Amino acid sequence: MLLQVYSEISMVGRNPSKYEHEDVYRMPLLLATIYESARLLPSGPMLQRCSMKHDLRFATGVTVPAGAVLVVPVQLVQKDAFNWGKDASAFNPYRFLSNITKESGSEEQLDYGISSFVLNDPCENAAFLPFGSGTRACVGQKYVIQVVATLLASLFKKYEIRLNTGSDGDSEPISKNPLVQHNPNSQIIFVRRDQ
Ligand code: HEM
Repeated sequence: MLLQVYSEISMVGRNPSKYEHEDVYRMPLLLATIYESARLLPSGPMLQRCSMKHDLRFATGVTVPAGAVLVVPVQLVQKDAFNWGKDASAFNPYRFLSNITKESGSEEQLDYGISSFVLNDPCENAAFLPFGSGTRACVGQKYVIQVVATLLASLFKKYEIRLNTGSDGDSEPISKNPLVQHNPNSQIIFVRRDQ
């Protein structure tokens, strides 16, 4: 996956956009990788909603009384096979991508062989909630995705990223609570490409 992302970054770098900050939008693999990371490891483990004045009556017949706090366990919802399929727990950025064909691809994509993928809107799946949803969703989400993608693209251009084999990082999850559990991280190392 890393190699494919690097090759996408290099190809876009060879044919830069007029406005450099727009380059990341031509890197669907990189963006899909970021979305997939946010799906498996959302920074906020839960969302909350509360109707202060009125009871909420759902079509299913369930009524939530005014003042009750509804908690959405984001980490669980984003790993639920019902919403994401059998590979829900696997790291698979391709779930956010569609293949383009000669008929559907833009001239630029096909001419430069920039990528044979297009990024689907991750919010097409209502169970994608790293930035929340609805009228109170995160106002900074587009900005953050662009910043993270730009940062990663600049790093990948200069550095190769490797797993530090033998390092399992912290061996214990940071919490025993299944709602906020993060798996142990391995250490990564950056190796300059020109060395
Ligand atoms: C990785 C970075 C970030 C993550 C994961 C994140 C995630 C979230 C989440 C989960 C919510 C609650 C949404 C909901 O309840 O439906 C939220 C709300 C919000 N975020 Fe972010 N956020 C990030 C960065 C930012 C940045 C950079 C800004 C500002 C530039 C920002 C501004 C806001 C604001 C103003 C709200 C409240 C929106 C409202 O209540 O109407 N966030 N964010």
